[in-house]
Amino acid sequence: MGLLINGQWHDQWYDTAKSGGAFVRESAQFRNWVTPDGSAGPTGDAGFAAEPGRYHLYVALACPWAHRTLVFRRLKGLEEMIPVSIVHPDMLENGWAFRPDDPFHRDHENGARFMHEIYTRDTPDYTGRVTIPCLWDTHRKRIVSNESADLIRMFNSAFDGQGARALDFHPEPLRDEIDAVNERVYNSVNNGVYRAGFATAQDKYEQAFTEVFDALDWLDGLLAEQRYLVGNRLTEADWRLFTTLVRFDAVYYSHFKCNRQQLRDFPNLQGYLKDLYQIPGVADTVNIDQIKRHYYRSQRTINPTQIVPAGPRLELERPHGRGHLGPDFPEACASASV
Ligand SMILES: N[C@@H](CCC(=O)N[C@@H](CS)C(=O)NCC(=O)O)C(=O)O
Repeated sequence: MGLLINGQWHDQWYDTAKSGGAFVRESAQFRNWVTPDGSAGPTGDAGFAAEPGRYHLYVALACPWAHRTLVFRRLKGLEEMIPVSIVHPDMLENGWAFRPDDPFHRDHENGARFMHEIYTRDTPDYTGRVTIPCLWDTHRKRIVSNESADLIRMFNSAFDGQGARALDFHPEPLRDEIDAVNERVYNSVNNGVYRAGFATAQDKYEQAFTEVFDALDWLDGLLAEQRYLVGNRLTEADWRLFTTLVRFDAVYYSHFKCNRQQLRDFPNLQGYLKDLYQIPGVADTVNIDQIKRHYYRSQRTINPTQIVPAGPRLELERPHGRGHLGPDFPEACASASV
């Protein structure tokens, strides 16, 4: 675990001293967009046109932010167009790393040993954290983006003219509502569990803990009446929540001390999680062994023994019982069906 300072790698844990023991996530620095014609997107430079085989996606199977991009890549049928390299789940003194002798954890594009080499290849004097997901442009030898919220929007539509599947997880009429749900889910749930887990002061932890469970209570109530979060369509808001929920009982409940109750004890959230998990292709993006291994072995300030717990039983394949609440996949997210 560490960061680059002027292009040099430094092995150090998050500095929470300057924020009174609170974990404050850094903003992503690469914010360019792949667009159908290469014009500039909402932020960053122009010149990243959607072309099959041009972009390479770096991910960890453990990471909830990278997981979003894998779900979109899978459901939109982009697997052939956007190849991936998967870092090893142990993120230790060199940060995210590849294992060149292991085909599953090799950098298939640049042959790098460490993820920080990709960052300095783009920006030799880069200062900041080295995070995944990260989309690499093989033509211009540059990082397009290391922000998952932007990447899933690119994957949702930029490749539609190249044969991506006609599903729309960000339909125009629902965008404001999606943004509003995303904002609360990001602060209180996606990042909320990290704020609880990485806090180094009791009050900061308790504040995050309260926000996590207040938000889960709100979501559980919402999902009593509707199958999905926004407009009863399956949208990016659902996928952004899903990747945190699927890690909750195995990691956040125990390792991050979010232990008021397990997710399986919420009447509606657990069925909702199973419903999303059972959409064809989604379970293939979930690797619980890598998820557990990453958190419990890499975050040694939280778990110094590095013992990875053997449980719990998740049983995500069990019936979800939510079919009566709204449309099934893929009708629930078909393009232009709002
Ligand atoms: N804003 C980023 C956050 C990505 C992120 O924090 N990824 C974690 C893995 S779960 C990471 O790479 N952390 C390494 C570090 O912070 O040094 C996104 O959503 O894409």
